[in-house]
Parts: sequence; C-alpha cells; structure tokens
Amino acid sequence: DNGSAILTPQSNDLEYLFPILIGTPPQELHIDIDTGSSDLWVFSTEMPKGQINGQSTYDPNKSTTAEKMSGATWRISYGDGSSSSGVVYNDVVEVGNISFATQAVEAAKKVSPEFTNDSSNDGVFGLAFSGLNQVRPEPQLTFFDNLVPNLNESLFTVDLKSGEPGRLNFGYIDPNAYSGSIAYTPVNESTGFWAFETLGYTIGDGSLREQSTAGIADTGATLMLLPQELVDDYYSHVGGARYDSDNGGVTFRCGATVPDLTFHLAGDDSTGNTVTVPGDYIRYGKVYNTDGTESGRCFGGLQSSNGFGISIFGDVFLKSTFAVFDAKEPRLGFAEK
Ligand SMILES: N#Cc1c(N)n[nH]c1N1CCCC1
Repeated sequence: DNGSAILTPQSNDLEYLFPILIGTPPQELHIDIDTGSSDLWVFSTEMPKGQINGQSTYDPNKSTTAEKMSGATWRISYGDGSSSSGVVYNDVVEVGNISFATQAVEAAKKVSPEFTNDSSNDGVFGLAFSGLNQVRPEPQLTFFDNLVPNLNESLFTVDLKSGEPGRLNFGYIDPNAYSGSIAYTPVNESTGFWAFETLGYTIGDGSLREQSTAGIADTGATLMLLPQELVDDYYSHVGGARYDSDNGGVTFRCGATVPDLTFHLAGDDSTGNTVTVPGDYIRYGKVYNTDGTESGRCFGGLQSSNGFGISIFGDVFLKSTFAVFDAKEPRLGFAEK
C-alpha cells in the first residue's frame, strides 16, 4: 500500500501543493510539500477568523478520531520570515491511499501574514528529518518517518515539473517516472536536512569549475540560493544581469541568453551523476513596474545564499530532476526525466 499524490504547482511554480485527508470523516486540505522542514501543520478552526483568507481548515471537533496531545505546542519560523504556531492533535492522515492512524497534526492558532495571504495553501507538510520537528516538550515524527516501517522501501520520490502537475510517491520508485539510471549521493543527516554536496559545476558548454557546494534539497523553497562566487560566475554569462535592490535579487533582460547550469554530484562518477538546470528555469519570471507594465527585466531563479549560512537547492533545481529521498544510509538519488 504505497502512497502516490499529485503535486500541483501554484502560479510561477512558487510552491507545490498536494491533497491530504485528515480525520474521520476525512477533511481534505491542500498542503505545501516541504523537504526543508519537519512539521506537518495546518490552518485550523482554532485560528482567528481574520487570519483565514480562503484556506480550508482542519476542525478537530468534527473528527471522531482526533485526540488532543495535552501540553504539546509548536512554533515555527522559516527563512523567508514567515511563521506559525499552535497546538497538536493525533489523528489519521492519508496521502494517496496510504494512511497513518496517529499522525501528529499541528493545528495552527496563529499564522503570519505570508500564510494568510497565500489563499490556496492550507499548511506545510514537512519531510526533512524528524530531529528538526518543533513540537514541545516532545518533538513528533514526520508522516514519512511514521510510515517507514510499513513501506516496501524506506524512501519517497519527488517529481516536480515546470508549470504542470508532478508526483510525490511513498515507498517505491516508479520506473516510468525517469530515464537512464539513478545517481546516488550521500546525505549528511546530522543537519536534519536532506543535505548533500555537489563537487563542481559547468555553465553552458563551458569548463568544469571544481568548486564544491554543500546545500539542501528543499521543495519548500522556490529558487536556488547558492554561494555568491557561483552566482557571480554564472551571471557574468548573462547579458545585463545585475543585483537589483528594488527587487531584492539579480535581474536581467528577459531577452538575454540564459545558459544551462550543470551540477556534478559527489558519488561514483560512473553513473555520470549530474543534474542540469535549463537556462529557461533560471529565467524565473518577469519583473513588473509599479504601474503593472512589464519592465523588460526578468528575475533570476538563481540567487545568493550569502547570509543564509546554508545553500538551498529549491524547486528551480528539483524541477530539473527526478529526486529520490532515501532514508537508508541516507542518500539522495537523481535521474533524468
Ligand atoms: N523560506 C523558506 C522555506 C524553505 N527554505 N523551505 N521551506 C520554506 N517554507 C515553507 C513554508 C514557508 C516557507
């Protein structure tokens, strides 16, 4: 009984949502897949009405299987400054015909404006390692960690696509979802993230830069946030690219040629373990003038991680590959698709 759910991109591939069923009778919510955090939290009926703006809410009082986890609370904040907090219930959660009967469901009592303003998103589904879970006094397990004993294989796969639905699968690798072979690379679990290392990169058909970059595979981040040196090197190949303080990142003329960016992964080189991000994905989106007209400049899908302390391989990267999050060892696998 392995679960499979459709991942639907929101506009500009900002985030990817999938349906989950909580409680009895089931309450359907659409939630943000996030391999960069470890809390499953949802909009709930315990929030002030003014913080709800179109989202579906979880109502534990309407679920015959909801059990309040007495004394448990949670509070989480993300790299973009957004945050939420609340209380905890144990209830049945089902994703794509696979369910866990006593999943810790973190019911929000408060969310920051970023979440209120994101009307299509009913919560966050954490798939990083459970050591990062923010429930206190006792941290809780992620849905995936709860499932592992019952899965054929202790892994999940994420197939994000540009502008069209993709797939989240628990417990098995769909041979039809990728081509060629899967190249695996070690994960440094001590960080609590799906942290891995790339050993080098090439820009377009240029020379290999043997510059290693450690980062995390993070479906909850839209862009790639990588070290300044790599960012500067890359954008020196893009006409008119410059840091644009009005827009808080590098922009360039939308008509500029934008080269592919290939990452060479650690691990045995025999499988040609590389991930190529198409230049098109790095021409992330148009920048508009305050009067709504097009500025003619586009925002880069590659931005600097300096100041973040950690580099993030977000959706712009993950859209370019079929990704296997394998808890055995643990390791990450990447394949063409
Ligand atoms: N910022 C940020 C961020 C990230 N790097 N991974 N997931 C994030 N969020 C999930 C919900 C809001 C932000």
